[in-house]
Amino acid sequence: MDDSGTAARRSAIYLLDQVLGEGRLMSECLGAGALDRLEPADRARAQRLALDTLRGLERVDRLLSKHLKRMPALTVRNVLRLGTMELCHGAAAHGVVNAMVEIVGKTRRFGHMKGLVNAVLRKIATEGPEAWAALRAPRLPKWLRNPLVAAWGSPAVAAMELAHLAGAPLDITLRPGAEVDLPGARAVPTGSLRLDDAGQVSALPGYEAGAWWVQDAAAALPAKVLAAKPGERILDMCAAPGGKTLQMAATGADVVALDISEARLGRLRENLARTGLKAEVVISDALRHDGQYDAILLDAPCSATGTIRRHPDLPFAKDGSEFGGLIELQSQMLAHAWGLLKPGGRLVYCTCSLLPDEGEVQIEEALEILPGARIDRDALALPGVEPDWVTEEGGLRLRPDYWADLGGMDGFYIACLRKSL
Ligand SMILES: C[S@@+](CC[C@H](N)C(=O)[O-])C[C@H]1O[C@@H](n2cnc3c(N)ncnc32)[C@H](O)[C@@H]1O
Repeated sequence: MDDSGTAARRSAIYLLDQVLGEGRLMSECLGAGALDRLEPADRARAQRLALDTLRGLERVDRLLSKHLKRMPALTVRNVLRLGTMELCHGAAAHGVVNAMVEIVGKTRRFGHMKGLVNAVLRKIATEGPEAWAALRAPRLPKWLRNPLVAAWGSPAVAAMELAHLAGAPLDITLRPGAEVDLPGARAVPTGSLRLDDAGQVSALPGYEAGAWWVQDAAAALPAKVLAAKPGERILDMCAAPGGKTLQMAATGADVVALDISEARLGRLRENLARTGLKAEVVISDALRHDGQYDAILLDAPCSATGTIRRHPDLPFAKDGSEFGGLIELQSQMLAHAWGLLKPGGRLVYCTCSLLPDEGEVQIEEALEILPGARIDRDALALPGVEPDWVTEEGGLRLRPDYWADLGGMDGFYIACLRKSL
């Protein structure tokens, strides 16, 4: 690891350039190997720095705008943004200012901006965390804020924005029977283990041995709602990278893990190998898959708007133009999955979305059009699940502003449909 933090900071600035300049998701940049040449600890640090800057970007830009007459080029702006975020989170001024001046000084095009970076960050350093804390929580962009306000109301959306700013702890699901001592871990009401400030995940006890996997507490609920039993034939219809496959495989069920993405299934295979769990892996378009199953989990592709606490790049890299196509694909997948379900079987539908069109509305429509479909409310009666979370049509609505005192949860929608005999 580079103790000065220069390598991690430089990479964080590269990630900011990609997200804010090219509209790329951080996951795409990481998948393309953006941080591969860094040591694991620096990789974790670079990601954390970029994510924290994106979470607080509106605040950062407000502070910076007071000290800039003209906006400099994007890379210089991102050097200033990262420096501002670090200073406002209490990092030592001397170290941050020197590092940012050195980084900009070594760029090919912006070496002449060293003086500006030095002067602006010194001013920010004196204003410090006090000015930061007085600013409002960054707002979501209008393309997302407007539909969310229409669905949940302004106070709820403001609470979600606070949750987005706070970020997310690390949640893990323990493999049944595994024993591991994770210092600082606490159980949340639904049973997931939660760690604040976890650092580099692969360095935590039990990771190499496959004693657990990373999975937000909300994301751990769909497989619990499905409650797979040993010997049941189960289809995980959009499975990769496999958190829910692992949960269901751990019950002794016979799980088929299907996904269209070979690269993402590579991660699923690694997760199976690390945990020693078994599933049949199938690369296919779900809409072309055939077979008959006792139960199906459909974790459909969606806007992922419930995961902004952990993926604050999403509002900057997307614009909502893909919503319509996703909603159409979800209803096609629901209809196709229904045909693969044995009479008496159950289908758990879920999305990590905050938009009712990808959750509540899909299930209302499915109950009208899928032959022999009824909602199973009893399947939602799980430890830690609050009755208030159950929706009118009988699904479960989870929001990032829930469990505010415990560190929040991802936004999710989950419903269990039963097919008549
Ligand atoms: C929400 S993610 C699944 C997350 C996964 N269930 C888990 O818990 O780790 C949605 C997945 O749907 C997959 N997908 C998208 N379109 C698909 C299709 N037509 N057929 C099968 N999988 C598809 C994507 O590759 C992606 O892995």
